[in-house]
Amino acid sequence: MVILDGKKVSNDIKNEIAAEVKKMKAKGEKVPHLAAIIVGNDGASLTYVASKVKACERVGFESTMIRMSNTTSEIELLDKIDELNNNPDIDGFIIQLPLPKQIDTQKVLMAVDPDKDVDGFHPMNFGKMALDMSTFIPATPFGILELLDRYNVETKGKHTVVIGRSHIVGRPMSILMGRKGFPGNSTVTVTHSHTKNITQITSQADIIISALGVPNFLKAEMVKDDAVIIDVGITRVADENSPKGYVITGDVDFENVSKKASFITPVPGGVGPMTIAMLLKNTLLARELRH
Ligand SMILES: Nc1nc2c(c(=O)[nH]1)N[C@@H](CN(C=O)c1ccc(C(=O)N[C@@H](CCC(=O)O)C(=O)O)cc1)CN2
Repeated sequence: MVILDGKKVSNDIKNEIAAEVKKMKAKGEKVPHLAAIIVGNDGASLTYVASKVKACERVGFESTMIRMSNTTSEIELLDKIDELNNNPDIDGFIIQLPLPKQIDTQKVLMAVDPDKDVDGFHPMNFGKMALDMSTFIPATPFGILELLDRYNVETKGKHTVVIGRSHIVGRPMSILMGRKGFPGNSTVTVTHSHTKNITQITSQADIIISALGVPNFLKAEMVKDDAVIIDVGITRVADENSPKGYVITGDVDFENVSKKASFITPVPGGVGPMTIAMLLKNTLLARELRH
């Protein structure tokens, strides 16, 4: 069994990006600038945005974090997005999800200039992705593709089962795994909360990508021997013995599933760090497309 080490690969990618930025600086070019809007005080979201800012510093990007209160109205957020769309200094920006209830997420994501949409969530970019056109691929699915690529995991002709159909991971992942090329050329089944007899489906899968957010959902008996297991779950489970008061838990019962898997991502240290690295890659692309 091989561990798909997202921490290591994401560090490699950051080093590669830092080398690109060094070249830009040597040529006197402006370095990429990422902005992130965070609305509210959700602890996990604040951690992720702080990691994005830190990653920008590490590779030499400029970054701007914009904090807005939990009671921010949709109009106020749309005004901020308009400001960033029109700010020539910003190459790309993201709105950290989830958003508070009073805000229509889809409406907000549609307001982002597609050329600055480094999350790849705008319908224009999502459509381009589905049509095999060059665009920003959402960071988590992009990170999974990169991990499969760097570890040379065969996907052609394989049966991939995606668990979950979220707009951020499950839906784009199912499209990308079925695309022509590598990684891709896979036969994809998407499962979700209304899927009946899920074990019958997962136990036939060569590759399982679980993005459900239910800790330890995927058990060893649901997986066939030598399957490739990608765990996108990152649930904070209360644990009084841990210094933070919680432990990050994936969708996969790692201890038992890893005994059957050929490749598997750990949690933490698998898909999560890749998400941040691929956001940096998208920001570099945005910078290149704009200049
Ligand atoms: N606008 C966006 N919102 C959200 C996205 C996104 O891609 N764009 N994805 C997730 C959260 N996310 C990035 O934003 C993210 C999640 C997890 C990690 C990560 O590195 N996880 C670590 C554990 C970190 C911890 O201690 O909590 C790991 O798995 O090793 C990075 C980014 C939802 N929102």
